[in-house]
Amino acid sequence: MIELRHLNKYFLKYKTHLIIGIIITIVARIFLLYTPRYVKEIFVIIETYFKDDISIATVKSELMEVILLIIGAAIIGGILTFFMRQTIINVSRYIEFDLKNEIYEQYQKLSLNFYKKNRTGDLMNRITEDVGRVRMYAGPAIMYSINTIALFVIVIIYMISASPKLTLYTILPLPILSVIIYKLSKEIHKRSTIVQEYLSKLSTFTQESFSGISVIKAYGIEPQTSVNFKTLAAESKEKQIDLTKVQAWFFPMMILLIGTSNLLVIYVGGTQYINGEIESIGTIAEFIIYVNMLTWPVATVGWVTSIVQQAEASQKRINEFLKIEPEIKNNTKTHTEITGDISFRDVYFTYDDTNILALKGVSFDIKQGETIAILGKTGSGKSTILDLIGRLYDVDKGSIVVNHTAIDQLNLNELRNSIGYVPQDAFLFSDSIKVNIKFGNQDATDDEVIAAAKNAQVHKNIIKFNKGYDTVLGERGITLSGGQKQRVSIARAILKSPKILLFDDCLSAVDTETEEKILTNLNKISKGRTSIIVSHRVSSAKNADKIIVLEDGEIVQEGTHEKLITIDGYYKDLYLKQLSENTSK
Ligand SMILES: Nc1ncnc2c1ncn2[C@@H]1O[C@H](COP(=O)(O)OP(=O)(O)OP(=O)(O)O)[C@@H](O)[C@H]1O
Repeated sequence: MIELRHLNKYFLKYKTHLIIGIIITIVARIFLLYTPRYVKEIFVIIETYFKDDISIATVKSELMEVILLIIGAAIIGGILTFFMRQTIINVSRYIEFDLKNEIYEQYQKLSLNFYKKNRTGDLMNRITEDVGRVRMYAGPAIMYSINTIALFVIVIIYMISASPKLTLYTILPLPILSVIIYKLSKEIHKRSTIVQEYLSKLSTFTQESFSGISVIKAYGIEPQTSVNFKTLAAESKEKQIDLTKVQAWFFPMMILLIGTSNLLVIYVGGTQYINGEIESIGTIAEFIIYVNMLTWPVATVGWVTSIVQQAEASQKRINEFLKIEPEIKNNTKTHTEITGDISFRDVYFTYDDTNILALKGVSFDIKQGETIAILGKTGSGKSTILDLIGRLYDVDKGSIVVNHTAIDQLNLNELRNSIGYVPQDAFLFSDSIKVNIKFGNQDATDDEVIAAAKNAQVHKNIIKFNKGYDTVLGERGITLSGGQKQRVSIARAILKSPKILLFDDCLSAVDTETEEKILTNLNKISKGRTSIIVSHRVSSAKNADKIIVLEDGEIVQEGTHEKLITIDGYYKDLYLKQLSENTSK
């Protein structure tokens, strides 16, 4: 239960609801427990009639009175049970909501490294299945425990006052029932975990085959994919059948034990009645109802134990994530000025997971309003420079200074808000094109969205779709071409109107003519803003104020286009190669 202590703060938050819930539970039990006593009353009235002590009219009126009382107690008990669920189960839903938000907020704070170390499936499971299991503890487990305790205490008092001996025989099989249910619940949980694993394997498999459907079709491997699916589905079916076998034992076991208790009550109660130890046959009827009332709560003891164990394991997994300190922390909460002066001073950076030294002593300066282009072979460290400017990682050695302040001393939110980043793989959400463009500036007007799209040279494409800017993208909607995606992503960054624009090879899927137009527009838009363009094309770099060439994490060339085409090296070679490609077209 150590891990579940994390929930105490929530129980405290909802203590009023919980206390009301507990009181209602106890009162509801008291009302429901009137029924067996009134049933006994009915027997007593009839027995008295047969002894000829009272008239039929009196019997009728007394029976009517008892029946009305039974109905009244059942109605009140039923209404209170409804409110019991409404209070306690609702509290568990509130806690589930709070816990999901707490985990999600933590996810948002954690750095990229965390996402590299943990699989998406795991992250999703913590916030869905694990929270679901914890909710079972915060709601049903607590409700059934209070219910069982309240019922037990009240019933046992009633039973002992009616017949201590009969009480003993009645409750004898109940602990056995509880242990059996506990064992069954554990086994059910074990097998259902396996079933869940197979279900997630199946969904990952199908999801991947749908996402990669064009590759599957192009290679003609549909038959093989179907065979793989069938094998996996067959294994999943076996596991489901294994689970059903154990589940099938649940109710027969309950019925067997209830039956045994009932027989014991009838036998022992009957013997006591014959021996005159109990005064009315009604006591046997009363006890039979008690047995049936107690069976389910006692069965839940085993079930609740298993729920608590599962919740403890789930909360442990959740706590592991909640305890992780974000590697990148916001060290300054106050306002820090960011205009766009950036300096790299002898920066070294290694990726933790691969141990790759991606940057080795990189130094350069960019003044506010300047445009620099970074070129270099694949894997030379270009994207890493952009990631470091956005402080997605902290440097190992050296420093990055923005507006004369070390980057880690800037207000992190302000830093990221002043950056418009266009990644290498444009990511668009399954929503309308308009919402995707407005991602960085929710308050933008439709005219501003259109202006941004025009500058990114994608407006003409968008208006050709039936629904224009309201066209839905992604799984539910249409798929954009690689170049269109890149341009929507550029429009998103333009609309944000940031101090710093970072373009990571984002014109690679665009033809050179469109590239030229976009660059001319960017030139106008980026007046007064700092822009960094990562590219493999000289055409994207040639107008920059400064060009940096990286090789294996080091700057090997630096200067303007005019200067670099006169010096032997990577840039000149690339220039000549791309020039000859263009002339031969
Ligand atoms: N997230 C990461 N985790 C681990 N290693 C990485 C990561 N990103 C990049 N690397 C490694 O760091 C080095 C530099 O990568 P980077 O992405 O900065 O190169 P790049 O010049 O942008 O390449 P490209 O032109 O192909 O985009 C490469 O060797 C790469 O394998």
